[in-house]
Amino acid sequence: MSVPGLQLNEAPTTQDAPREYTQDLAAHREWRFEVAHGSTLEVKLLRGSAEVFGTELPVGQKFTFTGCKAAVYTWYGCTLEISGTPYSEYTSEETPMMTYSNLHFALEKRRGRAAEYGEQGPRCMIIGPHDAGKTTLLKILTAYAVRMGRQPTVVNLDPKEGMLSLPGTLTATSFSTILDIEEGFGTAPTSGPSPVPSKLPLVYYYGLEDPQGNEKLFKSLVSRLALAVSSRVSDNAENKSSGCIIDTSGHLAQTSGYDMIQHMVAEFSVDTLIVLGSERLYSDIQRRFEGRPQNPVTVVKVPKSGGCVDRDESFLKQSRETAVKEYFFGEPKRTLSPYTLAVNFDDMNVWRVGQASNVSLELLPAGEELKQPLYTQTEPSILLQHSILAVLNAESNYTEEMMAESTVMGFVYVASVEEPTRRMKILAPISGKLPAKPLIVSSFPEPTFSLVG
Ligand SMILES: Nc1ncnc2c1ncn2[C@@H]1O[C@H](COP(=O)(O)OP(=O)(O)OP(=O)(O)O)[C@@H](O)[C@H]1O
Repeated sequence: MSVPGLQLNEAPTTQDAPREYTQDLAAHREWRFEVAHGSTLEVKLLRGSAEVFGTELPVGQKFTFTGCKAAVYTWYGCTLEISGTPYSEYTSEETPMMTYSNLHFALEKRRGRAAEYGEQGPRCMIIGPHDAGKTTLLKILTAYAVRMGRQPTVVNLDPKEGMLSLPGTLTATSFSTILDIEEGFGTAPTSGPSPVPSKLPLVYYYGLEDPQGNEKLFKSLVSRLALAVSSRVSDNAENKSSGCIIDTSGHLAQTSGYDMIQHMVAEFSVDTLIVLGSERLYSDIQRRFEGRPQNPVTVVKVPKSGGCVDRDESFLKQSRETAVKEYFFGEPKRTLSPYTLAVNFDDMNVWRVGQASNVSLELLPAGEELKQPLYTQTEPSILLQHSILAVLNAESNYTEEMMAESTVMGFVYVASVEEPTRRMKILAPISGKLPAKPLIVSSFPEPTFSLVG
């Protein structure tokens, strides 16, 4: 029996011993599996055709999965060779893949027209509650667009999971090459050499899980990212006609964050809102956005896949730790060696992302607003131990507003702090002196011990 809340971090309980078997899948079937962190599952396509969230599996090549929940879908039937210890696995006959592919072809038609007339392609944004399958749908739509030779811009506005970067970041990336079946999206140049060409994301650091945790900062980063995307799009005809696909946070759907959704729609000039897995949200969104005389938005409802799995906090925490570890040390196929630097407190300019104050709004005098800073300057201290610091690309004499518009150069990890000597040891992906740039610390991703000892 599995222990509630601990599921995937526990040793696998359903199949303890590794197994090896072949699995025949009839057309339009999906084989779904879960693999715990620390366990592995190898999948090889022997015959037929199959895909993992839109990306085709080549015949005869082995793929290794760990700490994930995913599915292999086949349009025409296939045989898979499976070996390892899945936490759970089953085959499903009911999938929303037909709806998803119809959605793809509708977008593709618009991309074709946009390419012909030199216009802007579809700009769609996916919204829905947590674990409704938003990121999965985004992967499928991106993979299908890339298979048609398009170069969509993929934007991640969900800080809960990083896309080609650490959790807590917002990114935009032009996808022109296939997604990585094992890694999800693929790898960034910082991950080292990879058989799948790496992608170059534009990264901004937010540092909180909830977009409403520091609304002012989140909105500023969204506006900045939208500006970067439009300037990229205006320089590249392929990017322009391919349009963009935007992932959002489940928090917004669950807390009726319509003001934030409105901001994202306006900044990215979204013309298609895809609502996943919530009738109520669909009806609310339809009421607010459809039929507006200016900038009309089409609202589309798509069903949630029965394969979507709720991920508990301990699973997500472990995924975040893995992401941080891989950023500095790589993974078994591509190991990296970070550098240890000794840094003086006086050479550091540390800022903390402003968190919502504990003061309740009702306790404030009438007419007064709760002032939440974008950042607050922080003295380096033992409190930074085991934290991740984002190194911002800000010019000298920066202001808080300038920091909220700066991209991330990279991340460093505080391995140890010696307060008496006012020095700390940090891990950095490259050698050399720590640049004299603002260093941002926050609570997400949380400090982790997994990199030391
Ligand atoms: N058809 C499927 N079969 C198996 N697993 C699936 C399937 N669809 C989605 N999943 C898994 O379900 C989990 C939740 O899906 P996903 O991350 O796409 O949801 P989300 O809406 O983006 O969540 P959040 O808003 O919390 O980030 C993921 O681990 C994903 O891999």
